[in-house]
Amino acid sequence: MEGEGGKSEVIVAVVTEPQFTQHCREYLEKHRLLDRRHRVKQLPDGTMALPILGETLSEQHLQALKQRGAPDSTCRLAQILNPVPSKKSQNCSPAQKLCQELRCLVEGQGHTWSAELEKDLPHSWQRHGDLLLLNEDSFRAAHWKKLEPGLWKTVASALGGQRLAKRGRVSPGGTRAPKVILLLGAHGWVEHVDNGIRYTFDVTQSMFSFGNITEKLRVASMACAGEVLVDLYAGIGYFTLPFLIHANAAFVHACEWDPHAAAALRKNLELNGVVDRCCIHLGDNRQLKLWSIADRVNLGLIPSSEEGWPTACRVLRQDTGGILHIHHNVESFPGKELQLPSSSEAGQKEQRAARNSGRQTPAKIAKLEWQKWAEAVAARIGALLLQLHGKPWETRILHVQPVKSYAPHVDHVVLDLDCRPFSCSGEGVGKAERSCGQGPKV
Ligand SMILES: C[S@@+](CC[C@H](N)C(=O)[O-])C[C@H]1O[C@@H](n2cnc3c(N)ncnc32)[C@H](O)[C@@H]1O
Repeated sequence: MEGEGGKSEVIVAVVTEPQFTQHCREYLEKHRLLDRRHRVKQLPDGTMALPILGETLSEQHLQALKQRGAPDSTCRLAQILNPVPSKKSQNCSPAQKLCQELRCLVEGQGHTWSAELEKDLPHSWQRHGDLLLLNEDSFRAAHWKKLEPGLWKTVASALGGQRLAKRGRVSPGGTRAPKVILLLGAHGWVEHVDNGIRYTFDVTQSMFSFGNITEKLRVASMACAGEVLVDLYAGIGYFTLPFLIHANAAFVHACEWDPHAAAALRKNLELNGVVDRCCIHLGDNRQLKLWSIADRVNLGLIPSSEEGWPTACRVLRQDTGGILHIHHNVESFPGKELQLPSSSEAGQKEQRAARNSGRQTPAKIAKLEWQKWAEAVAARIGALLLQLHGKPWETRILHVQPVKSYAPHVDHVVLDLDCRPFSCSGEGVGKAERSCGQGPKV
């Protein structure tokens, strides 16, 4: 007989006559030996099987059971194949199931279940196919060490997975490499399909940013046919791939200094059949040896991509210019004094209106901060372009896109900045609006 997933499950039970079932249950409950995850089962010969925790029962418990029952009761141990889950365990959430299973594991090994252990269980996790990625704030108690390696099998199976990994803090360095340890399984490679694109990566080496989905969809909707794009922070290809596959960019130069992310990016380009339209530049993008080739540059690094701005200006086409997509975390604390640059009449008007009406809602304050930040960036990029090319450029805010809020009052936004040398700005601005598909708005 086979259980779910083609596997048979065997548990141990105390078998006794029907009239002694209640007595036996009370004894097992009192000594915390009854396995509540499975139902008491009637065997073909009419005897009753009461599931127990752990793999055996001490001789002492068996004797005590017999002595306290009627003298002619039989109490023996037997193995039960594919036990029926109890109603309680069928109706519970994965987190409750995990708690039940671990309690059984701990008590089955003769230890005491405690509030400290219960508090130390994970409340959320990421599912990557059959691999479950736990947060760093779980399984920190020293006691869990005593239960390894069986512990991880129990956790994975309770949560419906086969491999298990646990996250540490994202290291503050530029690679944003997560410290992820594989607890169960042979490797950390996983696959995701996102908007028709296949992404594979090793969870112990690279991160997958689920929070970027809105921006990935927006990128996918852009019309970039015939364009050359430079992706300065390519990672495993979060934006490189939608630019190539959905936005139809002709060619992408993808910069990435982390070899693990670059290896995943190569696999992803191959998986999606676009490897011949991308060149991976492994190394620090500030040393990139490209000049005046890009119609578009993506700067997908938070909290700030400012260190990449000079490179972005260098790779932008000198003759026609192009568009920069600049990611940034903008802060907008409620008490913050709003001071828009004098160049922004519209912004100042809006700010005055908000002040006068006394309706400076957090959303309004945030929008004004985004505008203020975008204008400062436009001015800074304009100055960089002038310095690099020795002639003035027009920088125009096309759009500021919110991506994700990091409470409190920190928003990941993307600025679409149109940059044209003055000599061709009339023609260039028109192209920008066509290719981005949206007018200048915040
Ligand atoms: C946050 S990930 C980018 C992924 C994607 N843009 C996102 O936001 O989800 C940033 C990537 O940029 C890479 N990176 C950071 N600084 C870099 C630099 N100076 N040169 C090349 N790659 C860099 C990191 O290794 C990392 O893979």
